[in-house]
Amino acid sequence: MLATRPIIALDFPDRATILNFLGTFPKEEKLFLKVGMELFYQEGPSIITWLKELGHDIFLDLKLHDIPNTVERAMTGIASLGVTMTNVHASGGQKMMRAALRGLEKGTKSTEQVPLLLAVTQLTSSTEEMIQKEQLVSESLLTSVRHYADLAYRNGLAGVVCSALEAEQIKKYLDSEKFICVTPGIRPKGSQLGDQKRVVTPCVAKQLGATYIVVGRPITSSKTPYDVYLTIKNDWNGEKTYD
Ligand SMILES: O=C(O)c1cc(=O)[nH]c(=O)n1[C@@H]1O[C@H](COP(=O)(O)O)[C@@H](O)[C@H]1O
Repeated sequence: MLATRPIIALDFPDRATILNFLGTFPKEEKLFLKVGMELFYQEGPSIITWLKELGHDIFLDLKLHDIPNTVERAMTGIASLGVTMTNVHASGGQKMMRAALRGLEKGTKSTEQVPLLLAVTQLTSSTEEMIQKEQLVSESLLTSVRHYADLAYRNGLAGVVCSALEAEQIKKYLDSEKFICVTPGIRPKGSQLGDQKRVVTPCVAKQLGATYIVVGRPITSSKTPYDVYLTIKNDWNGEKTYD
């Protein structure tokens, strides 16, 4: 399975800004949108209903990380929103991951699909040095990411959020082509890194085995978001490169 649409990270504060942003796209263009903490905490669940009514698919990225009971109950509520995918932090542990799945199953209407559950491994804003010094991880970053992917896989999750730099290794390690690697930290050649550390271009992400790419600022900060979106989409689908 390989997604053709890049997921756009809608890191905006409110509905008005989104209306403006989406107004630069043709109405018929159905998008895969990521709603994260900034937007969800300010607009609440109704933002999901609204975006779905416009025909878009939603990745609700709230990165839950709490005790299993709390995560299970929160996921039951999330499932009732009818999103396509959502996530937890793998570092919350196996019991928490299983509780998250149970919550999603409980909250999904019988006529709908259970949202895909992903585990965030190591944030793409982290480096080898940071995880060693700040989290006291004694293994390499790749080993840590692979380990979290293995836990997610063994506990029935659909996939992970990781850098595309690790996608190939994860799939090899798990011996599973189906396991989903959703990869943020995507930067077209020449665009600003911001706080991202483990970055690749859309085209390289594909070569490395990413299943989905997530792109925010290169599109959302652009004066011509739709053009940038199409260029990234073409690069990801192998129709064009930046050279
Ligand atoms: O779970 C995520 O989506 C996520 C995980 C991660 O490791 N790194 C990461 O950047 N993200 C999200 O992906 C998006 C990347 O945005 P840009 O850096 O603007 O392209 C942001 O909304 C982040 O919250």
